[in-house]
Amino acid sequence: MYAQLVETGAKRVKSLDEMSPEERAFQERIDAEIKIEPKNWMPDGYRQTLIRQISQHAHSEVVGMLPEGNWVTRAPTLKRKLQLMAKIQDEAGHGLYLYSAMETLGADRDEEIEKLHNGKAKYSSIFNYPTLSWADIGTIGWLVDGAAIVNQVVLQRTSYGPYSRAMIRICKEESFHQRQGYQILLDLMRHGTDEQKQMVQDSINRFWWPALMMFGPHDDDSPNSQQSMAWKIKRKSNDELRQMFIDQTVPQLEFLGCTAPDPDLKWNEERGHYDFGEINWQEFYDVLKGNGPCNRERIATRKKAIEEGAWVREAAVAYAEKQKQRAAA
Ligand SMILES: CC(C)(COP(=O)(O)OP(=O)(O)OC[C@H]1O[C@@H](n2cnc3c(N)ncnc32)[C@H](O)[C@@H]1OP(=O)(O)O)[C@@H](O)C(=O)NCCC(=O)NCCSC(=O)Cc1ccccc1
Repeated sequence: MYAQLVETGAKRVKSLDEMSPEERAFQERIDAEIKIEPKNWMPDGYRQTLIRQISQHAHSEVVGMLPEGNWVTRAPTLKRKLQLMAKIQDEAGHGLYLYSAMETLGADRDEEIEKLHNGKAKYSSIFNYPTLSWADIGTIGWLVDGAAIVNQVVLQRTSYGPYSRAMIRICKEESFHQRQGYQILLDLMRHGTDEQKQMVQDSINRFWWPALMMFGPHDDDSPNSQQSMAWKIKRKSNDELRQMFIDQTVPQLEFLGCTAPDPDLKWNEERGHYDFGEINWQEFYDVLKGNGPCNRERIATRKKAIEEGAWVREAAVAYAEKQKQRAAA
């Protein structure tokens, strides 16, 4: 695998011969599938790559609450409202586990959140699309959490211990999220009016391609993949995961009685996979640059929440201080 990785370019991966003794011992540990823990020596690039990926992952969970929050007051029944609130609360929890995992690498949570607010740190492109109908809440659970699960199940085997352990818990909760989303769509398709069925199809039409973009650029255009695969931070490539997601999702789509907005989507007997059309990469990069339909709104909402929540944080610190003084007295 090394020779293959070294040949294909992008951010160049060092061969074993080029490594310092420390780097070589580190790589051997990774190759032996022994987890890297916070106190172990690690190359600075490994640390920085993890801080980047884990912080972006945490930001995605937290920003990902916003499109759904839009529907809490409008969920059609009390049961749906409770399920949606539980899901959103889980996402806040996922953000917290991930920020904590990131802190074990020496990163500062406030600094990383500031990078989100000033546009230096990314979060998943998918959360820059609006939720226009109740069906979108179903589609997000089914397609967006579905895509997140495909990516995160593999990350349970990532080489950094705290990240891998956070993923195990997160994946369990994501499975519930996916089921609740699919159930919303199934109910609308089975018991809904023609207008409600149309609402589901319209929602799938809008979220299908952005969900496929969640896996990132093609492998050949992914600058971080080769090094991240060599360090086993990533265990499968962007294109491999995207294909896995499509293969498992199309039968669910057919079961719903809906279609994908992709005329090229068809089963390829020879490959044993679905073929699919080309993603609009221009749209993907536009969203990454901050020009998606909701980028500005999302960041403005996050900043407002941090500013308006300052008094809660100050009160919590003052309370902890008082408790400490009481305990010492
Ligand atoms: C696969 C990838 C996302 C990207 O691979 P890498 O090796 O890191 O990068 P690569 O070289 O391939 O790309 C070049 C550049 O493009 C960036 N970029 C790529 N794709 C995207 C994108 N889609 N959106 C935005 N940016 C993207 C990438 O960061 C890099 O930029 P940089 O160099 O930093 O400036 C990886 O980071 C990963 O697995 N992360 C962990 C999983 C994770 O974060 N999940 C989040 C969803 S959680 C969820 O949904 C739960 C939920 C559900 C429902 C409701 C609420 C919550």
